[in-house]
Amino acid sequence: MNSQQLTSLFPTEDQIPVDYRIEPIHQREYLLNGEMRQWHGAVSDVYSPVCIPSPDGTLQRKLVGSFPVTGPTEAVEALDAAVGAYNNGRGEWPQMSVAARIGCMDTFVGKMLEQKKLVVNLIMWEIGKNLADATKEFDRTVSYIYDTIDTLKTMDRNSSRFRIEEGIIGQIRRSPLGVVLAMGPFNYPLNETYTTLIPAILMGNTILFKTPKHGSLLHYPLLEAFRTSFPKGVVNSLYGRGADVIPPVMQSGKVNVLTLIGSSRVADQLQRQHPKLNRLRSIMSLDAKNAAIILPDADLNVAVSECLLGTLSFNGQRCTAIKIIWAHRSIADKFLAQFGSEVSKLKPGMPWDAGVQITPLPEPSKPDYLADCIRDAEAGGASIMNAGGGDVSASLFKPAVVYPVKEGMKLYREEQFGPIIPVVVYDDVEEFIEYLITDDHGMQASIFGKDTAEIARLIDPLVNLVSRVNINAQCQRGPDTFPFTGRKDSAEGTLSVEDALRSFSIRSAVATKDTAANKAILNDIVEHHKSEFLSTNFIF
Ligand SMILES: O=C[C@H](O)COP(=O)(O)O
Repeated sequence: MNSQQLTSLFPTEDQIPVDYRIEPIHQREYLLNGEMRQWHGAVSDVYSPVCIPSPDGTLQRKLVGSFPVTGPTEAVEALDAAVGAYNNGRGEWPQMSVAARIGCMDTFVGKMLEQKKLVVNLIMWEIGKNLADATKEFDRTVSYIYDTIDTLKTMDRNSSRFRIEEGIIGQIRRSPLGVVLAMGPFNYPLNETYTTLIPAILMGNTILFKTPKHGSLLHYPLLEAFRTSFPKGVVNSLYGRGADVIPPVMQSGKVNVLTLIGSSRVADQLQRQHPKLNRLRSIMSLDAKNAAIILPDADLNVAVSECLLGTLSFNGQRCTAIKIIWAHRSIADKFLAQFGSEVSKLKPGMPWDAGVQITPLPEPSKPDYLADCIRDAEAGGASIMNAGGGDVSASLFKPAVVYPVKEGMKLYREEQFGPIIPVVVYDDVEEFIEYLITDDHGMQASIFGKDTAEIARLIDPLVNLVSRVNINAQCQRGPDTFPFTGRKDSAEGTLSVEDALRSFSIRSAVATKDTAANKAILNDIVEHHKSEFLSTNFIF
C-alpha cells in the first residue's frame, strides 16, 4: 500500500460510521474543590489524528473539541483545595476508614461505567487507538480499580495483627503521604492516569491531576463522577500548559508525591522545581528502549508473532514496546524475511475499522521524526526490509523494519516510540549484554530461544539490568498484579495493584511495651474504635 492508497483510507464526514461520529465537545469547566468551576478564558483546540479531506484536497486533522487553558492562579487554587482537604492528615478523607473510602470508590466506578461508550469513542478520536484496544483500555482500568479495592480489603484485614519483638508490641499501619500531583501519558490517557490516581486516592491522599495534551477531553465526562463520589477537595483537575500550571504547584513545596508516566526529561524538570527535592516521593514510569534477542535456536514463528505484538501494538507507542531487536547472524536473514512479511500485512486504517492494526499517530511531528530516523539509518548503510515500510500520508505511517542498525545511528539508542523496528545483527550474546549495560534505560527485555541453559545464562545478567525479562514472549506491563518498574532512566518506584498501594503510603507503627494493660489498650483501639477516630490506616 503506497502513500496514495494510505490517503484513501481517511474518511469523509459521511463515511464515518454513525456509531462513532462525534460532535465537537467544548469543555468550559473543570473540577476544583468539589465544584465544577466555569471557565471563560483561553481554550486549547483538540485535533484528532484522524484526518478528513478538505475541499482543496488536503488532509486536515478533525477538530473534536476544546478544553480550558487555566493558568497559575487556578493551579494554586487547586493546590490549596488539595492541601485543605488533606489538612495535615486531619481532613475528612485521610481520617476516613478504609471501608468508607472503598465505598466512595465503588460509587465512582459505577458512575464511570455509565460513561464507557463516550470515553471509548474519545480514546479513539483523541489518540487514534483502535476500537478493540480503546475498549480494552477502559475495561482494564475498571478491573484495575476493582482489583485495587480487593487488595486493599485484604491488607486492611491483615492489619489487626500485632507484632511483638524485643518486649515491644506494635501495630503496623499504612498512612497516607499527603498531596499527590498525578500526570498521565497520551498513549494510555485513561488507564495510566488512573493506575496512579486511584491507589493514591484509596490510600487517603488528596490529588491534583493534569490531563495529557493528547487524551485530555476523555477525562471530562468523568469529572462529575469524581465530584459526586468523593468529599470536596480530594480530587482536583489541572488544565492548561504544563509550563504555566506546574511550576507554581511544584515550587510551593506542598506536593508530597509526584507521580508521572512520561519522559525522564519532563520528570527531571518537574523534580528540580520542588524546593525540597529529597522530601518529595516520586513514582514514575519513564523512557524505555526494550530490547529483544533472538538466539540461534529460537522458534522463529514464536519470535515473529511475539515481536509483531511487542513492537507494533498501538503503533509501537507503548513504553513497554520492544524498540530494538537483536537477531543472531545465523538466523537474521530468515527472521527478517518472515518478520518483514508479517509487518507488511498489518492493516492500516481508521480506529473503528474492523481488524485495523495501524492507525493515525496523535503527535503531529511524529511522522517527520520517524522519516528522519530512517534517513539517518539509510545514510549509515541500513535499509527498509519490508514492502511499503515508511510510506506515509499525513498521520498514517506504515511500519518500517530497518536493518542493519548499528551504534551511532539514532535508532540504536533513541526511543522512537512509533512504528519503526530497528534490527541489529550480533555474533555473541555478550554484545547484547554490553548494549544493555551501556544503555540509559532499563525497563524490560525479551529472550527468544529453546536452550534452557543458554536462556538461564542470560537471565542473571539481564534481571540486574532491566526490571522484567520475558522468555519467548513480548515485553508488556500486564498482568497488573506483576511489579511494573524499571532501572536507570526508566522508572522510579514501583506500580502494580499492590505495589501502588504501598508506594502511595508510608508504613508506620503504633507501639507500646508488651504488658497486659497496654495490649488491652491496643486491642481496644483496633477492635472497638476501628471505624471511629483511629480508623484510618490499619494496614501492613
Ligand atoms: O506505555 C506504557 C504502558 O505501561 C504499556 O502498557 P502495556 O504493556 O500494557 O501496553
